[in-house]
Amino acid sequence: MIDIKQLSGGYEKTSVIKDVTLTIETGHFFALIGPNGSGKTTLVKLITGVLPIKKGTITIFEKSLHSYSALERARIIAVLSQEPQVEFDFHVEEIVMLGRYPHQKGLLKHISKKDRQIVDEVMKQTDVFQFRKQPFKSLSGGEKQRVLLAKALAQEPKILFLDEPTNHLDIKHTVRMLDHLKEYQRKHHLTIVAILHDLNTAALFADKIGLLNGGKLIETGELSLLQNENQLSDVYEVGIKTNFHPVIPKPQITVIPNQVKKENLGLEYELKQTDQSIHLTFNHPLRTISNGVLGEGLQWAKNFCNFHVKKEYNCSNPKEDIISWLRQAEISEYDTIGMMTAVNLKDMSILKETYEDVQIIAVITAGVGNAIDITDPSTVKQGYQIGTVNIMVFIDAHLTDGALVNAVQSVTEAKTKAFNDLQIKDAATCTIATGTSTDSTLIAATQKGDPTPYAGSGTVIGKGIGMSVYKAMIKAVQNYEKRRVQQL
Ligand SMILES: Nc1ncnc2c1ncn2[C@@H]1O[C@H](COP(=O)(O)OP(=O)(O)OP(=O)(O)O)[C@@H](O)[C@H]1O
Repeated sequence: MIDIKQLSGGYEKTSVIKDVTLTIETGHFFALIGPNGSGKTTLVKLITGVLPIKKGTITIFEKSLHSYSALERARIIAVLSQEPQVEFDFHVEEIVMLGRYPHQKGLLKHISKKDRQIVDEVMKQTDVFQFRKQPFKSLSGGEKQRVLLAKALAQEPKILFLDEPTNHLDIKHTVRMLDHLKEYQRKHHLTIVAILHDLNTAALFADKIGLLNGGKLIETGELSLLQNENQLSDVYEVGIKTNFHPVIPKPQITVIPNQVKKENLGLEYELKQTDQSIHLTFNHPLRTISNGVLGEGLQWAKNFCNFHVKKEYNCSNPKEDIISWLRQAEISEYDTIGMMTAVNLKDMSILKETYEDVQIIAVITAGVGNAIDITDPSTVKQGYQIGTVNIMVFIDAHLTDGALVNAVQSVTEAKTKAFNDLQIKDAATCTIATGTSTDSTLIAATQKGDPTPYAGSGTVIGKGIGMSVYKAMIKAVQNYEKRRVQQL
């Protein structure tokens, strides 16, 4: 355990670190974050005894830092610093072996079999084994960094201090290095104190975080500290928005550049309609939430496509099919929401309405052949069948993520009301259907103006969505039914 109490210190003329009290638990990965010049390196230099303390105490494993001899300290502490590295005129293997020095015995510091084993092992872990016979000087910046980490690990420290350890590393080596360090941490109960500029790296790998600013420890604690947008924005003096990693439950941080363009927002679009597809293109990306075959979840998109397929379409890989059709039409799949329907696209219904200055456009194709009452347990159908209600709603407003979910709810309520009023029934149960088996919904917002957090039925936007979707649904189903009757 590292126990720091009321620590002040730094350089001869300036005491950079001011009254820092901090406990770092044994076996933790502690990330020290803070803007340039906030005192991170100075604090690490004080803890590792490189700089003298002016006030306060540092206790390491219940012993005052200053009661350790230099050799004792080297046996428990290793440092990978950011200082410009001396251009050692040694081979890689010799440099890594220097890490074993504090553990070697006698005046001549004999290299043992164990020393060789450990050096080989850490060189493999840091992916520098292949360079072991090469001169250190001949390596790239990232390769040198990995060799110096290998040297620090060869020291078998109990506490490892890292100053921007991933500075020169590419993404593969950054993740590899930190994964290895985490494994080391767990296996050897190693304490890691790392200065990290990349807050997302800190979020992925650290157990605890300390935020420094102006030489003071602003806050220390759990990863949730990285979700405090206001505090991070104040300290780093930049707009910050936090969210979650899409795969693992860790926060991720994004910065908002000042030059975000707000002009030309609005619902201007171009519509191309053929028998095969409906394609709406906007001149700027809209914030979207959808369960479309392509572009699901929260995204940004400029292109919105609804593709016609035959009723007997083989649904084994609909996403791949949509991508291939988009490529044929020279539309980028990366900013497109794609849906599919067996409905004749001429039956599409488009409705443009304005509710208290907010323009809303609803674009709907509705086939109700697979209508289902979701509340009846006897009607679970396996597989994917085309015969669907595809609803796209475009809103000229700024919706938060929560409001986008609200908007999906408003669409669903309006759709179900339309099913009810049109008396569309589940063929199996003869009860009123609530939707069809494969409905898709899209909400796309221009993000113009101030953010609005709600879009449910108690709001102008929610009501607007409800009324537009209801009216467009009725029209789309009527178009569909009329064609069906004509075809009989
Ligand atoms: N040798 C020195 N003598 C005097 N002042 C120094 C010295 N080294 C650093 N400082 C000052 O101490 C303050 C903190 O520097 P430090 O290097 O600890 O910050 P940091 O948080 O690690 O910054 P960065 O993120 O830029 O690496 C800065 O204002 C810096 O100018």
